[in-house]
Amino acid sequence: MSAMVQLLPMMEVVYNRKKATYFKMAHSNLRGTHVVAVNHIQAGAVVLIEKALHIQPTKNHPSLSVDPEYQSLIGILDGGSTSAASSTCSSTAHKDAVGRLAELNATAYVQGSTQKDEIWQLEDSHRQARVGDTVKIHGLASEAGKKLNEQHKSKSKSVLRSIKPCNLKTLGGIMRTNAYHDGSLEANLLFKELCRINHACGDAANVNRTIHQGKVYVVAKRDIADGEELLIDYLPLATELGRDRLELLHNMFNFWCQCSEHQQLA
Ligand SMILES: C[S@@+](CC[C@H](N)C(=O)[O-])C[C@H]1O[C@@H](n2cnc3c(N)ncnc32)[C@H](O)[C@@H]1O
Repeated sequence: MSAMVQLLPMMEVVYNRKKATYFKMAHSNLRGTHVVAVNHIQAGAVVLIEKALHIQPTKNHPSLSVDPEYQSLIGILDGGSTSAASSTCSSTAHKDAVGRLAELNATAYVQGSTQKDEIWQLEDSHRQARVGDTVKIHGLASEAGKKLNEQHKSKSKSVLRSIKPCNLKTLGGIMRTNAYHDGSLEANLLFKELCRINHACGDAANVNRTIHQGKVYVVAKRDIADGEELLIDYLPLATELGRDRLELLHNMFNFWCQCSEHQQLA
């Protein structure tokens, strides 16, 4: 058991005893939903302990093994095609196959979840709905659309709007944008609050996380001022800054990092 894992029960005791409010959610067009300190936070403070709202095993959902589309996607990922197609073409096919597999898997796993509504609230930076994907649709103004709105009725009486790209979230995209890996469970996890913390590279991140047995423990790396945004490094093990890291983040999460470290390099 790692030294950090041994500390987790102690962190729970401190966190539960303190019951402090460390942060609030905020929203801006530039930052999307994000997390902001509401008091001065001292280095080492346990700012959040949260249980995952969705646990998705890393192995593909068993029901997919009889799905012909799944078989053909696995063929693509195993490099089944030996044709003389250009490498650009095959890498696009590979990327598409990864996306489609993520979609099939997430849909199969989320199907049985009691937390579906909360999962649908999360950001999807991979949104690329395809025929057959499960998507969340709201705010349709046509007669046919109004019936769909009824099925997804929100509690507030929101004004009907025409459909926007952000209405076309997919579960696979939500997983790929937000999931954190839990090695102890061999699973990818979604968290309601952790998933709202934006990314910053290396020293620009001011909180660290440890994920174990379906829970996340978030600790301040340094003092954080009242009103400062909480930032976490999505790739703590990939330490190099620069173009490679930017591309890695883009490939994995589909956003171009705007953190202060990268702005300095630009
Ligand atoms: C896990 S979510 C974080 C919360 C998100 N802002 C929201 O609105 O729910 C990850 C997404 O936030 C945005 N994001 C996070 N960190 C970013 C950064 N450093 N630069 C640009 N976009 C970032 C990207 O759209 C990314 O896909």
